[in-house]
Formats: sequence, C-alpha cells, structure tokens
Amino acid sequence: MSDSPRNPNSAAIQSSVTKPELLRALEFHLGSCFSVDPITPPPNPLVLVVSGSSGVGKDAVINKLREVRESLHFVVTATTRAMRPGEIDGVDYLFVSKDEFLSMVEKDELLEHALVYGDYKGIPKKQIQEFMGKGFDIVLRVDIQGAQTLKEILGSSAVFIFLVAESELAMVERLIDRRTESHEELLLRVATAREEIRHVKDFDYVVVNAKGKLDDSVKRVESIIDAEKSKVHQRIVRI
Ligand SMILES: Nc1ncnc2c1ncn2[C@@H]1O[C@H](COP(=O)(O)OP(=O)(O)OP(=O)(O)O)[C@@H](O)[C@H]1O
Repeated sequence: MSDSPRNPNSAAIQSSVTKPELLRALEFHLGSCFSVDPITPPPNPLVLVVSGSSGVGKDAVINKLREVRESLHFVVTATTRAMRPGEIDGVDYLFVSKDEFLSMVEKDELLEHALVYGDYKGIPKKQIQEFMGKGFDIVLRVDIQGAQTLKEILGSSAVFIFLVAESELAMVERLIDRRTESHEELLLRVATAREEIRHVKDFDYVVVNAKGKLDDSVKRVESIIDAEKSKVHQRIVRI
C-alpha cells in the first residue's frame, strides 16, 4: 500500500504550510509545473441524424430539443413541398422551387437529396460546415431513405437515432390527428412505415416516442448526446 496522507502512519502535512507553498514544493520535486489545461481535449462536434417513419414525431422531438439545448444547430432542410399551416420558411424548411433545388444539386451544395412522396428534400452542406466550425453539434432530420444515404456518406462518423412510436396504431392515430394527409397519402405512409422498421438495425440508438411522453423522448436523446460527448474514442466528421 502506498504511503498516502490518509495513512495514519504517515506524517500529516503541517497546517502551517499554505496550499501555494505545498503546490510549489510538489512542482519542485516533480521537476515540472502543474498545468491548468484540460486533462482531455474538448469533445468533437457531433452530427446527429434523427430519423423515423412519417408521423413518429421527428419534428416534435427536434422542436423540443431546440428549446432545451443551445449548443445544437438544426439544419434546415431544403424542400420543394408546399408549406403547411404554421410553418415558417427558413425555420422549419427552406422552401424552394424545383428549379432552385435542381440548381443546388448541380452545384453539389447538398449533402444528400431525395424525392420523397413526390417532393424533393435535401441537406445543404454549407450550413453544416459553418456551424461545426463554430463548435455546434449538428442535428439532421431525415426520413429512413435519407438516413440510409447518410449512413453510406458519413458511416460511423455520425450518430444515427431511430425514433419509433410505441405501436403502429399510435403512429397512425398521430398521423390522422395531424390532418395534413389525404386517405391515399396515409395508406402510403403506413405501408412505407411497415417496411422501414426493418432498417432499425442500421442505427446506433432507438428512442420510443410514446403518446404524451414527448419530454421523456427528448431527455432520452439528450442522454445519447451526453454519452457520445463522454466517449473516449470520439467520432470525427468531415463534410
Ligand atoms: N409523444 C407524442 N405524444 C403525442 N403526440 C405527439 C408526440 N410526438 C409527436 N406528436 C404529434 O404527432 C404528430 C406527428 O408528429 P411530427 O409531425 O413531429 O412527425 P414527423 O415524424 O416529423 O412526421 P413527418 O415525417 O411526416 O413530417 C404531430 O401532430 C405531433 O404534434
């Protein structure tokens, strides 16, 4: 056993010796000064990919997360779909025309893009580069198809989170309550969701967003962020 000050047999440091004096004495014996630098480097900025089937609550979770975490930047997806009531251009989505969107594709300005239910959606690269440069963590909100493409592009450098409802019925009810889809659109979304759940195995984490438990889902995502920030081997993203 080493001879520590807690060992009753060791000579305790005299109370007349001040802390600065003791520090200087220790530094002298060690032959080097104690550093005030952080013992480990700050964690790398994260790229979080939040995905899940239509109506599972991606927007709801992300909007809440936005309120509680200031160090996150939520990338505004460019889309050619029509604005829904209450949505704000540049906040919820970047609403662009089809021509504008295709021009962004041509100039290689999008990290990934896809045609989703008849509309184009894409992630502008510049926003990610800018905010990562400022030390922000990045949150990308994509459907399952988008997450699959991002997995091919980013591999294990990003954190992939799959949101699910507690049951299929709960998910469909949520979509119906939203009142933004037609009967045919609802059928398509449910059929797609049944197929999409098979892709959960390609994700790092799964979070159940149960009815009335939005706050719990957000807390779970926050825990994932905290755990990722504490990893010894940090993910390194290059975009
Ligand atoms: N935990 C929850 N409890 C109750 N309602 C919820 C919960 N999470 C989301 N909702 C509601 O469910 C509906 C669908 O959620 P949201 O629009 O966030 O889904 P989404 O995954 O973003 O869908 P889409 O991919 O089609 O845009 C919304 O009306 C939302 O307010």
